[in-house]
Amino acid sequence: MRRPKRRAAAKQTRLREVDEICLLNEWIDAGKPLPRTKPPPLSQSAGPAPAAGEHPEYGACTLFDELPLSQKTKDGLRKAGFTEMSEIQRAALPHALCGRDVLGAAKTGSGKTLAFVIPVLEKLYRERWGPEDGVGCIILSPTNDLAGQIFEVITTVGQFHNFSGGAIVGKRKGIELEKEHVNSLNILVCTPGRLVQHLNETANFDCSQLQLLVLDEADQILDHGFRSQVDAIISQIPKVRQTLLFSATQTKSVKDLARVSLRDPEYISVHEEAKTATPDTLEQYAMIVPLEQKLNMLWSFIKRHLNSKTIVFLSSVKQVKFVYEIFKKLRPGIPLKCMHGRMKYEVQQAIVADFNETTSVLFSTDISSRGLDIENVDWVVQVDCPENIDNYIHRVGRTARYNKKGKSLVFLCPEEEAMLEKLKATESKIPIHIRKPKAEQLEQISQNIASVLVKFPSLQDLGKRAFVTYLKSIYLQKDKKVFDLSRFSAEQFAAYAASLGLPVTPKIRFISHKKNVSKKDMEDSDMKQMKSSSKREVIITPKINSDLSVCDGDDDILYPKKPTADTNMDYRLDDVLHPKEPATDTNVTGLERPFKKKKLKINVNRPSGTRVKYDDEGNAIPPLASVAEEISLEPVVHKDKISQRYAEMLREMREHDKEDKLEHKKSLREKKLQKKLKLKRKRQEETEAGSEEDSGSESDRGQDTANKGKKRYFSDGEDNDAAKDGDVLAQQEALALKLLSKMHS
Ligand SMILES: Nc1ncnc2c1ncn2[C@@H]1O[C@H](COP(=O)(O)OP(=O)(O)OP(=O)(O)O)[C@@H](O)[C@H]1O
Repeated sequence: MRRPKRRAAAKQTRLREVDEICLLNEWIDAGKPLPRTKPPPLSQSAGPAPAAGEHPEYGACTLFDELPLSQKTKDGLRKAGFTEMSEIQRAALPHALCGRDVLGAAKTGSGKTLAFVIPVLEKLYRERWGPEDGVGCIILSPTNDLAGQIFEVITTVGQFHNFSGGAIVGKRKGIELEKEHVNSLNILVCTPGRLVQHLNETANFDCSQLQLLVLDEADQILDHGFRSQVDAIISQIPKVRQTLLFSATQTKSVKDLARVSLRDPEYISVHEEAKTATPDTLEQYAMIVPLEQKLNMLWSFIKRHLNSKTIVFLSSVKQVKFVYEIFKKLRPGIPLKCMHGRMKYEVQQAIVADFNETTSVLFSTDISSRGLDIENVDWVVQVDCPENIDNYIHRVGRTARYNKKGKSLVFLCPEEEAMLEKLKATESKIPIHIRKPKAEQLEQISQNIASVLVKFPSLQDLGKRAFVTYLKSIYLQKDKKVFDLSRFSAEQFAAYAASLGLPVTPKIRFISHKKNVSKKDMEDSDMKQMKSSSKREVIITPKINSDLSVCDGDDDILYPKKPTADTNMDYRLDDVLHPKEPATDTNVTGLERPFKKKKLKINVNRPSGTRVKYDDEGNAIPPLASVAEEISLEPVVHKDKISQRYAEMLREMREHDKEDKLEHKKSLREKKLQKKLKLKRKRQEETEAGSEEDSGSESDRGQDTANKGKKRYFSDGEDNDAAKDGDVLAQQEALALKLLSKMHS
């Protein structure tokens, strides 16, 4: 009885939808904005109201409800609390809804996601797309996290639609299950790599009906890191489709855009005329911090902002792991979290969810630098210099999102001052202020870190690797005006290693495929990639501190006269505590270094397969000499640590010595006692024997036998008897000699 009713209701709904779609199609066509037009400023009043039955133009509207959208999408938007459009949404949605390709750029946190999610839902709805139609839209994102986040927005806004969709994220583990279902998904959100996997491996994977292709963070996806994958995707999807490209830092390269074959695209850059490239609600600071003071500065910052939600960016996974582990052991008084690309996707998701809820500090690699929408982040701290201006903009964009306030701080080494110049350049449009490090801000934690490393030796290994990967990341950077290892001295490397609590400066050895590899490449490329045979290799052996290598007279390594490393550290600390006036008009508080830099040369153009080493002056060492060098220059040693170790050894030796002496005295005393006892016993025996002789005992013979072989003590009387016996023996011998001589004669 019910069935026909249900069927009738479903038919009714279908008919309503068909009517709605007809109406929407007419409206979209009739009221579409002219190509290359922008919406009028908000202050300008809308045009005359449309006559009854006429479709209003939607190029100038400000509310989602005024757009030609399906009721289902409008309901979804309302339920999620979205009523008024942001600037990028106002500018992009009218063009995207009428089927044009869009290349959209707007500041971070300005609502670009909705600017492409709404056209996707609407297009598939108007095409009456269903599960049996297969893949209708592919959204590419550079990271799994961002893909997951986009999919969440789709499920929120599209909750009243009937599309099937999925975020293809995580590792290959569940790929078999994915292969079974991927063809029935209408909307796919994934990284380029995961999509290529399905294109190559999933039998019958079909996207021949694809309607839309979206690239979020388009500049990064079109960057050379994803080149081969994107090319593979483009070659396998239909040419006739709608393409939407969005990013806060948009690519303008014609070559890049030609690869995705945009059809007469609308270039929408809503903040092009804005005074700043970053959100207006963002306060930005930069601080010049010497390499070896960075961790102290970070610790001090965290301690002073215990009530702030902070994201800390570091340049490599190992650094993130190391700093997180160390700080966790030192307990700053605020929950700490860490996130990087080596974590499972589920773990990353849990961390982001947790970070969303709690006031804490999140240490992260650039995996979280793009797109991640975390609520109410107060501070973004960039401990390691960003790769370029775009990277800076995306990192700071994790705060001050959608009209909320936020602050950012970037630490730059004096050697990276060129980055500060770039940030301050007018064309960068970044209103950044220089902050001087203050004495009361700086807490020295190197000793505490060293103690933690002693207690947890596995962290020492992590520290070494963090040290090496940091220097490697600088070496691999393209922009040599900013990132140049040769600007750092061996002493700085040693001081940096000491600041990580390492007793010895690890040897630095770099291997690379190409001269210019981006940081992303470095992070993404596995070590196995770096191990292939056709690579070049550069080794930088840090110079041993000259004070340690010189040994004159009694200047012994055991008892160093001057712990040079400490002196340097103190000097620089003094600089931090009392910053000098800037030398240039750049208004930079450079913490000048007290020592002259010894530059290290890196010859990346030498013939492949050879290993070039350099002496202290940066000159290439002949191969054989370098072998000798290797033996002598192996690690840079911290003189103070050595003296400390030797002092400890000396103390231990003295203690052992004391113990040995006591032991020896004790054994001597025991021996003496035993001797005395023995003597006493003998005397007792003798007196007993004497008394028996006197009494004429019958057991004389037996007593003699018993005493045979034993030492005998003679009395005076006995001595005389023995002398007599000796005379008789001499006479007998003389007689025997006489007889013998007669016989021979
Ligand atoms: N029209 C709107 N009204 C209210 N909030 C909005 C609106 N549009 C977007 N938002 C909110 O603004 C925040 C930032 O949006 P979104 O993540 O889309 O920014 P984005 O421009 O993509 O940033 P990024 O460049 O960092 O990726 C989100 O929390 C989103 O929910």
